[in-house]
Amino acid sequence: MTQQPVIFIDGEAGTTGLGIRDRLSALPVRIHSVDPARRKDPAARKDAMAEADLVVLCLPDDAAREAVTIAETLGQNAPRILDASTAFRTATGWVYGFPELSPAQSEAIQGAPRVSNPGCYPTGAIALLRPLIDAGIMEPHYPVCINAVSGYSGGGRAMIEAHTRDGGPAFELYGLGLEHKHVPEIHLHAGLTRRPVFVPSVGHFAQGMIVSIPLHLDDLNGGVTGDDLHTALAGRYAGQDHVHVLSAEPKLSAEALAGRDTMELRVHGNPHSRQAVLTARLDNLGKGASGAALQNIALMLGLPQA
Ligand SMILES: NC(=O)C1=CN([C@@H]2O[C@H](COP(=O)(O)OP(=O)(O)OC[C@H]3O[C@@H](n4cnc5c(N)ncnc54)[C@H](OP(=O)(O)O)[C@@H]3O)[C@@H](O)[C@H]2O)C=CC1
Ligand SMILES: CC(=O)N[C@@H](CCC(=O)OP(=O)(O)O)C(=O)O
Repeated sequence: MTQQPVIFIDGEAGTTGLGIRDRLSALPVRIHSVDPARRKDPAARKDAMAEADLVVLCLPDDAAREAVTIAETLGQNAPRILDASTAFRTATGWVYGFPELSPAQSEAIQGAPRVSNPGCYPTGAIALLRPLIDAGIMEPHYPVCINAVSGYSGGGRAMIEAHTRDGGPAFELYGLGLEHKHVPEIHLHAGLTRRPVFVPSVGHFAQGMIVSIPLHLDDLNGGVTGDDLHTALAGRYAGQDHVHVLSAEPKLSAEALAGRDTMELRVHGNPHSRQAVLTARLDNLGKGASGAALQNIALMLGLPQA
């Protein structure tokens, strides 16, 4: 009997860690855990890393950086790492864990020692923008503006507690300093040369997300229509299990994919005004976090996709 690969989830008790743990029950792997009382103890975490083939970091950014430093002390025995935080998503030496990013990305993830799991908002924005830039339909310096709304679970344990215990605001814009931590990641991996404007918001619902990008069709190349944009996206994601390009809808609810690991992309075009809105709908905890992590874990360990 072949041995099952061993996974250590650093941050197993958090929102993303629990989501990954649940999903791993469908895969032939062994999970190595630390004593909960020592879960923040660097020595206990180092011992757990030494036992693991793959370490999945589900930690705040600083703790993720510290975890990588701990793993490095294992030298040649250092495990492979999948990081769910923002810390390494634009770092050199890390492969961006978005298998649908380009035709070569799955293979790059399979062999990589270090993979960064994409951010929830960037997953939607990059999925919409990158194919249009790669196809020459959108110039890389297009002045992109991205609006997005997330469920409160996107803010982790602290925001979940604030919304469930005290009742949070029904709807709130944030990141209005235009320095949200996801901007560099979208800028780089979408292939943009101009920094996008990103306006996130959070609503009083637990899970779900919509990322929307308004466009002036006359500012794109080739006199394109909304149907052309749909065709470009549909062609790029044909045959993908986790990304689906669907027809336009008159309205979209952000919660519709809660509990699912797929993402829906749409082009809502108006041929008279020559305008369009691109939308990506996903679960911030699914394709936006733990579901994407599962895709990457399966690729890195050569396991069947759950
Ligand atoms: N929630 C989401 O939608 C998404 C989150 N992510 C990312 O995943 C990471 C985790 O986020 P999330 O699960 O939401 O956050 P949570 O706050 O829910 O969980 C973080 C966990 O890490 C633990 N932790 C903190 N510091 C340390 C440490 N030094 N050593 C060991 N454990 C530690 C926390 O323990 P304690 O609570 O006791 O401090 C907690 O259990 C973040 O980087 C986040 O950006 C990524 C995509 C989406
Ligand atoms: C609603 C909310 O607060 N969302 C978080 C993003 C979710 C998250 O933690 O982002 P990652 O995908 O990079 O880990 C935020 O804006 O900081």
